[in-house]
Amino acid sequence: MASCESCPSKDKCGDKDRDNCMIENNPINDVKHIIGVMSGKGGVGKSTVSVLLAHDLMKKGYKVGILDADITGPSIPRLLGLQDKRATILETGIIPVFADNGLKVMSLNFLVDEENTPVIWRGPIIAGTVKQFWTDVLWEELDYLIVDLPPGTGDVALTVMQVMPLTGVVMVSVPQDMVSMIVAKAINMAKKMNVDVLGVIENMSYIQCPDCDTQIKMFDGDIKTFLDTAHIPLLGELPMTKSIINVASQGINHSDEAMTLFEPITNKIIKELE
Ligand SMILES: Nc1ncnc2c1ncn2[C@@H]1O[C@H](COP(=O)(O)OP(=O)(O)OP(=O)(O)O)[C@@H](O)[C@H]1O
Repeated sequence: MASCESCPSKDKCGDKDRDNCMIENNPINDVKHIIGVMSGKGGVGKSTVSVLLAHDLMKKGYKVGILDADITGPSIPRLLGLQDKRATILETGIIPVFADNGLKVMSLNFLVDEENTPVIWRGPIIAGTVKQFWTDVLWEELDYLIVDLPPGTGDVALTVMQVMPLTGVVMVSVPQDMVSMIVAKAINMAKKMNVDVLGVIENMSYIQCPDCDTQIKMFDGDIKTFLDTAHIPLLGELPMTKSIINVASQGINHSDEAMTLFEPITNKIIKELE
């Protein structure tokens, strides 16, 4: 039976019958906020944003975990330089991998022999694995659990929204994607599933001129009108910059500039959840 006391949805759940609650909440875990990071399509920087957000929250003194729900294309371990680590499986559950700063991380790559072993599974097995990452991993006490979703509005995104008590989702997009139907679809999916959309981060929004203050916009996407119409806040715009690429190539600990660029976005997310 679900443990309602530690469930982040306990205040939203209303008079839902406890016995019929779909959420198998591990009583060992006490997670205050679960934030899904979503994108309409692949390669827009969703995993990079998940890692920047998690690290910035850690820097602010919160207890944070990352659940890599991108089962067939997990990139979180590599972004954190943890690709050689493996999770420990106990009778009582799975101990996540700890980054140097104490960030707790769970990814399928921590359970396979080699990082490049492909996962050739059908949708229901993938969805079941994501569920287990929520129910069987010993997250213990967390202020924030960041869930890096696979791109799009497929099976796994649906499972996460159905079985995990998400506090809200953050949508990542790039400018030319923003005005397209794809992002609107992802936003509409979250709304249909009664999941709050905390806002949109426009990634690769501009390039900063190295010699002046000019921000060079490469695309003409009209974000603000689009978001105003959809009543969704813009959490921030991130430039296309080497310091953010360095998160992937050199690890988060070498990306101070990227962390500085991201901080206002973290602050807005924290405020949204107050
Ligand atoms: N603001 C940025 N400036 C420069 N490069 C970036 C930026 N954001 C992300 N990238 C790069 O873009 C690539 C894709 O990023 P990432 O893996 O985070 O995307 P994703 O949306 O999670 O992809 P996937 O669809 O595989 O889940 C990476 O090489 C990353 O370093």
